Amino acid sequence: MDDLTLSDAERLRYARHLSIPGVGEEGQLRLKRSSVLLIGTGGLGSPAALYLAAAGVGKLGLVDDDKVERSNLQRQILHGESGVGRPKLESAKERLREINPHIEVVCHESRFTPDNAEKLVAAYDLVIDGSDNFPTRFLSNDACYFARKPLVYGSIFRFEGQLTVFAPHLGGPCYRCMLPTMPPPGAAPSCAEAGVLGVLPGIIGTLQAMEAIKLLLDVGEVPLGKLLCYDALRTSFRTLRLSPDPACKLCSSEASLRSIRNPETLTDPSCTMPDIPSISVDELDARIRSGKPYVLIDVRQPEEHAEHSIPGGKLIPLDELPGRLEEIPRDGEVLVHCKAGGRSARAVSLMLESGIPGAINVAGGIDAWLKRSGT
Ligand SMILES: Nc1ncnc2c1ncn2[C@@H]1O[C@H](COP(=O)(O)OP(=O)(O)OP(=O)(O)O)[C@@H](O)[C@H]1O
Ligand SMILES: [Zn+2]
Repeated sequence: MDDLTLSDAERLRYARHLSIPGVGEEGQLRLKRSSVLLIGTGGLGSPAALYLAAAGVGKLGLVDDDKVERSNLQRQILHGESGVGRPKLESAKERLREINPHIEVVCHESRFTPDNAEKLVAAYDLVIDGSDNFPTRFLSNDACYFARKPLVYGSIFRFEGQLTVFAPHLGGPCYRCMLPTMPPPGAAPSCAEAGVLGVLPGIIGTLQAMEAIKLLLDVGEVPLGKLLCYDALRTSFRTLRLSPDPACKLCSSEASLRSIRNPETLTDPSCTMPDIPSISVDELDARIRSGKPYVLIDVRQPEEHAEHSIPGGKLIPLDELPGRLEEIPRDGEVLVHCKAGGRSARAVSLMLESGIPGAINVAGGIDAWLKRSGT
């Protein structure tokens, strides 16, 4: 691909950009030479990727290891009916190619983890975080901080969304200045638990694409030190000030001196999930196969339990748990699972506090169980 010129086809395609002051031919070429890493191709990542592709950002890197579920289609508009059951990145790539064949789409079919974060971030000009969990957000923040790359942050909850850009090297705070310690697992319910109006990630993800394009073109002002809060029910946009935290573990001057010598901050144990006892689905399988009696509690909703369940699992939905603690044995192991590990982590915390010392979380929940058994 020639990065230095626009072909006739590209000139036609981007005609409405070429006439805007601030973009023009120079800006369009700039976009063509640019690259963006998108973490997650779900509710936020879908619209962001679609618009960046259409706008002609030359290289889009997608990182996600998930498969398309039918309940994703209400908002994850990169994927369609034909994608159900297939890897999200497959359907994303097809759709993006259809939107714009002039750009390169690179699929990193894995999770974004401490093992690959630095390498992935290094290969792109900026990062859009479209993930739905705190560990990933802390990690994208740290990796971008060390790489001195802007991070376009978005998050949503039911009818409310938030957006900002973290780029301490350009001024302003980092994510850890806003949220110094990682909330316990399950503190923020996932879309699966809380529900989300499908248009909302469309709005926030599109705003993320806009901020990415402004950063790439170096036009306007990006919201450094400002958290934009969108309330869909009141149709209001409010902006809160976010200041750098002088005690920030990552970006304060004292911490940054430490972290230059210690790039391990990416996996700093003080920044990982608080410890609750947990076992993997492989260990759970071994327990079941051993033939010894075991107690397994499923804290999902009855309709989720009816769809798929793990042998021997007793259903006690999380919202009923406080009133049904008596049903759970006080001695021995009590294995607890949900869909992905969030609700069960909260259930385990509650059980440990309520005198059930053997409560153990099944990490990854039934999603991991089904993946493992290839269902
Ligand atoms: N660390 C990570 N690395 C790569 N992708 C991630 C990471 N964390 C989250 N994601 C992806 O981000 C996307 C978030 O999407 P979204 O919040 O819309 O919901 P979902 O997890 O697909 O669906 P639901 O919550 O309804 O089950 C998912 O595709 C998920 O796989
Ligand atoms: Zn900070």
